[in-house]
Amino acid sequence: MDHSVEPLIAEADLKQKVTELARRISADYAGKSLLVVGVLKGAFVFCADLLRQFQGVDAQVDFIASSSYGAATESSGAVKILKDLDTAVEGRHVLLVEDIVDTGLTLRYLRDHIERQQPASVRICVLLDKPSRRQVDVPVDYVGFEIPDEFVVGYGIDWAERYRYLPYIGVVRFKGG
Ligand SMILES: O=P(O)(O)OC[C@H]1O[C@H](OP(=O)(O)OP(=O)(O)O)[C@H](O)[C@@H]1O
Ligand code: HPA
Ligand SMILES: [Mg+2]
Repeated sequence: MDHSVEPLIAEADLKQKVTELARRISADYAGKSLLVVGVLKGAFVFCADLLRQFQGVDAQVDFIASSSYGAATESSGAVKILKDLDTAVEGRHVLLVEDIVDTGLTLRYLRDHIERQQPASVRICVLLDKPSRRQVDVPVDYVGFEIPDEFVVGYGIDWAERYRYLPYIGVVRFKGG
């Protein structure tokens, strides 16, 4: 499909926001032991950058892999867990780290999945929030940027597995019909 990628959020702006989020999270979890759960694949870059800006947090890291978009730009509506956590979450303070909340279906599914295992607390941190497309409500505690109703790529986020490597966030523009 003929398309182009136009810059939306620059690398320097991402870096500044990630540092700001890490400071807030570090202050909120000071003196507590935290289990950070990165949502693969999309959150791998954000999660790695965020963790490296933590200050004085006793954090452990695990990953959960989920998929619902495949090669499409619309959610299939069916969230699948492709890889579950290795860590027991009972009694733990959990921070779910996600690249983007769009329909909300992924985060609601993953949050419910973790809640069922009786953690001490669950909070959610997302880099990007696309509120115009929300189908289900999911409370998000830390948000990087609110973005318009555009299909974005880069900084871990893909379109059909492409463009995850871009250091900035771009918008995919499809040409023709
Ligand atoms: O709020 P939603 O509408 O559910 O969309 C958000 C989810 O969709 C994307 O993941 P995807 O299923 O494409 O898998 P990926 O992370 O491996 O790219 C993105 O990384 C989020 O996890
Ligand atoms: O805008 C998006 N881009 C890529 N993947 C996504 N998954 C949900 N929304 C998006
Ligand atoms: Mg994802």
